[in-house]
Amino acid sequence: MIPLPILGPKLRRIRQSFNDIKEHMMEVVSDARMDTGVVQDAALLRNLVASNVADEKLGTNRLTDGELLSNTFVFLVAGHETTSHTLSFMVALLALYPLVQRRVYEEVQSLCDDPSAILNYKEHMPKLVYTTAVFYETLRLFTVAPRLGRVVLADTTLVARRFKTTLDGNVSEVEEYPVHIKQGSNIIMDISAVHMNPIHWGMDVHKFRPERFIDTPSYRWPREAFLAFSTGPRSCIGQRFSTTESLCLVSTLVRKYEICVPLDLRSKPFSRQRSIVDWKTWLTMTPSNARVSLRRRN
Ligand code: HEM
Repeated sequence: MIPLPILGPKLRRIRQSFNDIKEHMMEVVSDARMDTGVVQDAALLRNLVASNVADEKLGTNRLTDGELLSNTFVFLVAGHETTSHTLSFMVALLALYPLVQRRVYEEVQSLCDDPSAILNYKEHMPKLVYTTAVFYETLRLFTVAPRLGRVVLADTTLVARRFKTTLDGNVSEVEEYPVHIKQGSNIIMDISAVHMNPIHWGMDVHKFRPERFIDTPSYRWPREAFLAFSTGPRSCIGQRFSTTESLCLVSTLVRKYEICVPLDLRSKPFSRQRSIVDWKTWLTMTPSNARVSLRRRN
């Protein structure tokens, strides 16, 4: 084995972190096993283990501890990091765009007469149309999983499109052409590119404009071009959950607080303030400088 002195400490830290997570997950699994299968709350992992224990008692297929561990790990990574990063971007965007924030605030306030009443999922969530649009627009611009890999199972021909832009900035001369892909190829789907394609979203694709996710009598937003949760049978099973969780957090936050850019950036031009939505590539698109300050509303 060749020693890699530079990577040494980093690799050790990564290995240590994996072991810590593994230990924590095994604790969750064994705690849940001791709960004799009676599910008292809605905790996802507890439910997963409980139903596995029930399968075990019935003598039907059960997951091994290793499989339970990898499933809990997927839920942790797929569920936690994606949602927390999206929320960081969304809150920072609300600070950068006070008019958008005002509309979110007014929408939330319009839900109940009593401003301190607890919001209710069934009744209020479907009414958060604009807030949902802000969440989707955040995900369009800051797609936490910007590229997805696939192995092609059969020879396929996809229809691609190229276009020109006119002097006044509109899409013109859209031309279709075939792209042949061979079985067994490894492909990368560029989700961010779809989200930034003017054919679907218009020439203002770079603008943060939540209204593009609201249908009107003359406009239906392009569902097929919004792939933040992927699409098809392997798309995100947590889409509804993370949308609900995010709307719940943001609406609770804006009711109590005004979200502002941090003090040190307040007098700076917008181009500098925008640094609060800077990001770096990590396992997912990761905010690198998301900072806001909160001012309590009266
Ligand atoms: C903003 C939040 C989220 C985003 C943007 C997101 C995005 C995605 C995407 C793009 C995929 C497809 C991956 C692929 O095709 O390779 C995926 C899969 C998955 N997501 Fe999410 N996700 C989010 C939240 C969640 C939450 C909260 C959970 C669970 C509680 C979750 C659980 C999963 C699981 C288990 C899969 C794998 C599904 C399968 O392979 O059949 N996700 N997610």
